[in-house]
Parts: sequence; C-alpha cells; structure tokens
Amino acid sequence: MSAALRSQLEQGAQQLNLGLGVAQIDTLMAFLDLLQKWNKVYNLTAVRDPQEMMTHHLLDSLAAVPALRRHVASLGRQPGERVAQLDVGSGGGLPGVVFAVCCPEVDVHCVDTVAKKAAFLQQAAVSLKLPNLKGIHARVESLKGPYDIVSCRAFASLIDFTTWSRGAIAPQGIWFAMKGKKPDDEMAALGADVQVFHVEHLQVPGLDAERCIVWLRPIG
Ligand SMILES: C[S@@+](CC[C@H](N)C(=O)[O-])C[C@H]1O[C@@H](n2cnc3c(N)ncnc32)[C@H](O)[C@@H]1O
Repeated sequence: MSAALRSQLEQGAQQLNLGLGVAQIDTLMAFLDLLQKWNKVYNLTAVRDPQEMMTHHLLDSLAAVPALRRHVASLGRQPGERVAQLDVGSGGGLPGVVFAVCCPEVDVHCVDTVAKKAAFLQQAAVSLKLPNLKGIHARVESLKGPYDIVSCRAFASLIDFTTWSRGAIAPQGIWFAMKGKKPDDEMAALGADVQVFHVEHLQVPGLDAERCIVWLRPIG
C-alpha cells in the first residue's frame, strides 16, 4: 500500500481526533490490503480502487467512531466489562472491522448472509489479530443476542433493519444506522415500537457527501 494512502489515513484520523496509535493505523492499512486482495476473488465490495476504498470505506467508517465511543463511554461499564455489538450486513467488514480496531473494549460480531463474506471476516480477525472481531454466517433474523449496540451501513431501510434485528438487540440496547442524507421517509415509516432519539450529522475527511447516523431504541 502506498505511503500516500497511509498519510491520508493518518490525516483523516487526526482530523476526526481519534487518537489512534501506530499499531491501529498499521492494522487499518493491513485491512485495506486484505480487502483489496480478497475482493479480486470474492467480490466483497463494488468499490475496487484503493483510493476510493480509503475514502468511501475506511474514512467513511472512521467518521462514525467518535459517536460510537461516546455511546460506549455513556454505558458506564466497569473496566474489563465488554460491550457487545452486532454489525448487520457487514459485507467486506464495513464498518465492523474499523470499529473493532478503534474500540478494543467492544466485541464486534459481523453478520452476513453470504458465506464467503463471513469467511473473509473470520480470516480478517485472525490475520489482523483482532480477538474482538468475529464473522458470523447467518441471516440477522436468526440471531438472538443480546447485543448492546446493533449497527449497519448501506444495509436496508430503517424499518427492515430494526424489524429483522429485533431479536438480537438487548432491551436497553440501541440501533446505530449509518446513512447518507437524513432518511426522513424511512423515519416516518417506523412503527410505535421503535423510537428515533437522535440524528447525528457526520463529516467524512476527504469526502464531500452527506452522512448521518440515525440512533434508535426499542420501545416496549
Ligand atoms: C450493500 S451491502 C453493505 C455492506 C457493508 N455494510 C458496507 O457498508 O459496505 C449489504 C450486505 O447485507 C447482507 N445482507 C442482506 N440481507 C441480510 C440479512 N438478512 N442478514 C444478514 N446480512 C444480510 C448482504 O449479503 C450484503 O453483504
């Protein structure tokens, strides 16, 4: 991987104030390398150009890390107590792998219906030495949890995402949906058993595009 890509990653991480160490930057670069190599064989993502993978996948996912960390801190867990996160429809590991690198106190399970994608994620956990990352080959509808945080990016409408993952979320858990433009229509289509409690706008370094996180919680 080129020095220019690494420098773009370092600058982006700095701009987002992530305080990543050299080892974390190394791991993210190694992930980009893995994604690029396996993509040729496994067709993990439509994005093929490494430069575009950096902005549209890595930096895009990193932009959500401050929000995730803030929520994890708000849970007030004791030192050593783990937080359980499910990343739904992870595909090539976005944002799940990035979250696992940046938040070692969170156990990130990445579920995907496509066997080769789940196998890639399992392989990534071993190669990148991330004991807090796991790939699961399943439909999210079949998972039980309980997960404290259920995330997704580019997965499905909010109603499908929350309905399909309802069995996996803890009673006090939250959904964290990464979206482009604020999805007003999808929010209006939600039933009374789901509450949107925050919509947070994000700025992705090097990407001039609208991004937001829709935060939701189960009701009842
Ligand atoms: C558009 S891709 C998004 C991948 C990744 N999150 C990203 O942002 O690049 C959606 C992924 O959801 C997976 N998927 C679709 N339905 C699913 C289900 N019911 N349970 C788990 N994964 C599912 C697909 O196999 C696909 O990999």
